[in-house]
Amino acid sequence: MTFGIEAASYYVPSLYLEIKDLAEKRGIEPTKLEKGLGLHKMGFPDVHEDAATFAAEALLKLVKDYTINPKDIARIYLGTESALDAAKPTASYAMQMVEKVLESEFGERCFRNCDVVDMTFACVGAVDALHNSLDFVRVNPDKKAIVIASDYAKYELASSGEYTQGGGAVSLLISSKPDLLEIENNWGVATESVLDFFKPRRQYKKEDLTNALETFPDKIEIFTDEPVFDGQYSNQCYQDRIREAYNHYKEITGKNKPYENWKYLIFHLPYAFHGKRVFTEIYSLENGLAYETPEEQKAVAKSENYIQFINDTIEKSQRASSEIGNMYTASIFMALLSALQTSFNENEELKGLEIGFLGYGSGSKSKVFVGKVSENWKTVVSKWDLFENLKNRTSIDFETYEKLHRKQLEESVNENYKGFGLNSVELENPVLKGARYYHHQK
Ligand SMILES: CC(=O)CC(=O)SCCNC(=O)CCNC(=O)[C@H](O)C(C)(C)COP(=O)(O)OP(=O)(O)OC[C@H]1O[C@@H](n2cnc3c(N)ncnc32)[C@H](O)[C@@H]1OP(=O)(O)O
Repeated sequence: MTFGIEAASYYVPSLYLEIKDLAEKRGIEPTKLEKGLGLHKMGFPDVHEDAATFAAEALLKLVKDYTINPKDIARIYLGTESALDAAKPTASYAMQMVEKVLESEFGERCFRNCDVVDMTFACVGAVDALHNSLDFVRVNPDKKAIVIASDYAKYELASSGEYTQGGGAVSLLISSKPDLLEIENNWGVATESVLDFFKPRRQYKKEDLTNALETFPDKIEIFTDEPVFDGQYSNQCYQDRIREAYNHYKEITGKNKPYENWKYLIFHLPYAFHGKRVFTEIYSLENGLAYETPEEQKAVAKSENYIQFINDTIEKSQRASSEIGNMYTASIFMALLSALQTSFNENEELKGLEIGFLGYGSGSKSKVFVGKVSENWKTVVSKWDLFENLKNRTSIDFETYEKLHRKQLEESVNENYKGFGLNSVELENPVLKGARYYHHQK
């Protein structure tokens, strides 16, 4: 029996900012962002969008596109680091939104008997949800699970993380009928508690809060979604963990140079070029190349062999990231969609080929695992139109971007949007303070 991904869908925020506009306003060389990091557009949520609406959109699309009966879904596990509440799972908001839309077809509360939960470990949380859900269907092969990765990557204005913002969601149907990708049950894992990037529940000096409350008197959710981070240190932690997890994968499988069998290398992409920048270390170790000094590292990155290797195995997975930005938990899955969509568009046959995954979550953990492309993969991919859909987003100017970022807009930019939207947040009633209310517009 085989297990893995039967179907997949996604949702990206309806707005985007051109990276060159951000570069110009911040006095950054645009070529650094475009040619150095691979950034072109940055997906940005409208006023009514958040991690719950992203998740609900991706879940509803999965159910509709693959005619899933919601009553057949035994669990929905949501990986996120943008939770909207410290107790009530974001997955419960998403589930409820979708239940309401499906009510006419499937009756009230179609997910009544579904096990719904959030999983959090920075950007690797949805890989954990996938790992867990695969274990679940392996034990219960007649059951199906849905994994959703949903996040909003937000950094402080004018910080070094600002150009690596983004957001969106990917949903995956996990079962014993893996029409897209069969996933092998070998998991290379590496964990170390570090402080490279985190979102503490912060304490503020009184005067800071006074300023904030003057500017945003009726907002209760300011300051909660921006991380504390050390960019270069986080890069190093990422590189260390994926090396350790890759070595663990080799150890448990006894495979020699496994990456050489991988048609695609799919990374967690905090920005488009990250995977290709960090893999130089594993590549050098596997091929006996010198990798001690910065000069040696540059020489590997610029070598003809490495560039050819990147073009063959990583470049296609970067394309969606260049257009969307960081999707935190969803980035690794969007990288997969990007590669498969490109192969599909180019009429390439992938059946039976191996794909290697290198996930990372700050804080920190990496998981390395492998999937094999299934015979029916093209039928699954035919529903996506990923790059076409990315063209349907609305471009915003820099001023609008800053206002959205500061939560200074009351009305949505796309006033007549279709789909799920945050309607209101309860601010008065003491027993409902902070409750979020959503609606769906046809
Ligand atoms: C947050 C997560 O999602 C979890 C993780 O993965 S942690 C790892 C990633 N960390 C983050 O994303 C944290 C938030 N982001 C950041 O802190 C920063 O944006 C960052 C660390 C990702 C990048 O930092 P930076 O200082 O802006 O860029 P830097 O690392 O110097 O790289 C710039 C690249 O552009 C190149 N470059 C610079 N100027 C250039 C120009 N004019 N033309 C072409 N290339 C140029 C540089 O040579 C360099 O590329 P190479 O090293 O490959 O040669």
